[in-house]
Amino acid sequence: MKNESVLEEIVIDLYRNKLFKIGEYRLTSGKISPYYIDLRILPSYYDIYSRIIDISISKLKPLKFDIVVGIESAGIIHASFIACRTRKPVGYVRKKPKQHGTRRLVEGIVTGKKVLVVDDVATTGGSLEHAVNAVRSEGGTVEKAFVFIDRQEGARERLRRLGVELVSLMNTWFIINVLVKHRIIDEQTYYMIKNYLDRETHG
Ligand SMILES: O=P(O)(O)OC[C@H]1O[C@H](OP(=O)(O)OP(=O)(O)O)[C@H](O)[C@@H]1O
Ligand SMILES: O=C(O)c1cc(=O)[nH]c(=O)[nH]1
Repeated sequence: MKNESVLEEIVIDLYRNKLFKIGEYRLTSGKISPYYIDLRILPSYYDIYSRIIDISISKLKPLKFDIVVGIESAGIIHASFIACRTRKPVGYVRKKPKQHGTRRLVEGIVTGKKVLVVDDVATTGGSLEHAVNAVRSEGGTVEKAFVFIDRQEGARERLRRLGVELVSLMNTWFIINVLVKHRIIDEQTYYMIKNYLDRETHG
């Protein structure tokens, strides 16, 4: 099966299992969104998760990196699976430095290493930028970041300005087109999300 049809099936499964939710949600940036992608519970659906990890591994194959670094919290588990499958070490970046003990922001040895930063979803790219800066301040190099889903709300451009390429499996545009094509969402829902996307992408 071609990657595109594997991804289409994954999108349908994400929707059917309520990992892609329609409704009003507040995002980490404070924005209100008409949909939400909840990939924190994705590893509980091992059948879907294993297909996502398989396709991610094939997408990441050409990339060169020494260590996979996840972003607290959703990114940590995905970074761990990717690291295990690519036989690389793994670490993570905290949202804030630990307030006691080591007071670290970055957990894992990144100094002098080529780091692949991993998260589940990119929206504004604020979380990715925080991780890239944290890794760089410890002497690591970051050229690529990987997410399963790019919500197309500025992350790609924000990372480009930092000299980092955002690699993703799919984006919101792909998702809503698959869902409307298979008549899983109606046209009203499609246009509600499309209008939000147009505003957030170009506005
Ligand atoms: O591109 P951004 O605008 O930064 O948004 C994306 C971030 O938001 C979510 O994390 P959240 O802040 O909800 O934290 P969590 O993973 O700990 O639940 C998601 O897992 C990304 O890390
Ligand atoms: O921007 C966010 O906070 C965000 C959006 C989304 O769809 N899913 C998620 O986990 N976080």
